[in-house]
Amino acid sequence: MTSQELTEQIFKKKSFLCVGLDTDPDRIPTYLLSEEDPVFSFNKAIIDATHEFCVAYKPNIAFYEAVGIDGWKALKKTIDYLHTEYPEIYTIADAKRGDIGNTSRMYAKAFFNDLGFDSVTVAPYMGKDSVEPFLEFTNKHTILLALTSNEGAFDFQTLETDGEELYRKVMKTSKNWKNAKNLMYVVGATKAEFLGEIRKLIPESFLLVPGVGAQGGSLEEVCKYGMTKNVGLLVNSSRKIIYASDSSNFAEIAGAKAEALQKQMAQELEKL
Ligand SMILES: O=C(O)c1cc(=O)[nH]c(=O)n1[C@@H]1O[C@H](COP(=O)(O)O)[C@@H](O)[C@H]1O
Repeated sequence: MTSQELTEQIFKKKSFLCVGLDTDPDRIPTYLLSEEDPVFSFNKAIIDATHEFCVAYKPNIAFYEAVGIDGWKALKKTIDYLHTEYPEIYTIADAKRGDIGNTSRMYAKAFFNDLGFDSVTVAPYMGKDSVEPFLEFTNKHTILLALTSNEGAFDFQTLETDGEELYRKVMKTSKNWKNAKNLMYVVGATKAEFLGEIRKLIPESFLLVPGVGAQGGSLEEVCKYGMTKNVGLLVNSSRKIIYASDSSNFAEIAGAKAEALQKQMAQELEKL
């Protein structure tokens, strides 16, 4: 999906919500555990209940890898289900990959070709030749970690080198890489106060903003400092939506949580 198509979906649905599918078998309602594929059954129910309120889903690959082959099967079924039933939905593989070029190319193939995701999260630490193989894919996005939502973001990302913070250098330098138009960036919702300055560096780029909900980030602040005239934001919430309830109506409650966020987003979009 192109950025333009994603933006059209955002205006159509009045939502820039991404629902995080961080599906932990230990946290899903116990009655689902007797199903053939509990993780897929959970995801399917969450997707059916939330899809009208969001524009994207972001399975975090760790949750699938953690349960081995069954996890990969559930992930594949989930992405196939999205492609078949809701092809207008944007998909993010939250894998945080990046390696020497020859290896990155394989990661890119896995997530873009084999699984057919629209985008993948990538760590910039190994530099240009570790990221460019991802950027070669047409109509696919590489979402580069810039300023993450966790406390450890201050360990390295905000350290100054040559008078400039590292995360700013990542954004500035990556703009000159081949096919840089395929880049998006991660900025945590807990770091909303940085967004004003970040927008001066990357005025147009889409930002994936996780950290609203369980990590305490404010949607209002994110919009105030980070929204562009084309929106330019995908705001993710995972646990606060998908684990809002563990009873038999968990999906309905997740739908209500997603709808509440969508309503707030619609209000923010009206300000444009
Ligand atoms: O790349 C990410 O999505 C990500 C980056 C970041 O800075 N912080 C962050 O929380 N995430 C991911 O976003 C999701 C947040 O989940 P919740 O805190 O449950 O909403 C998890 O899958 C995290 O791995």
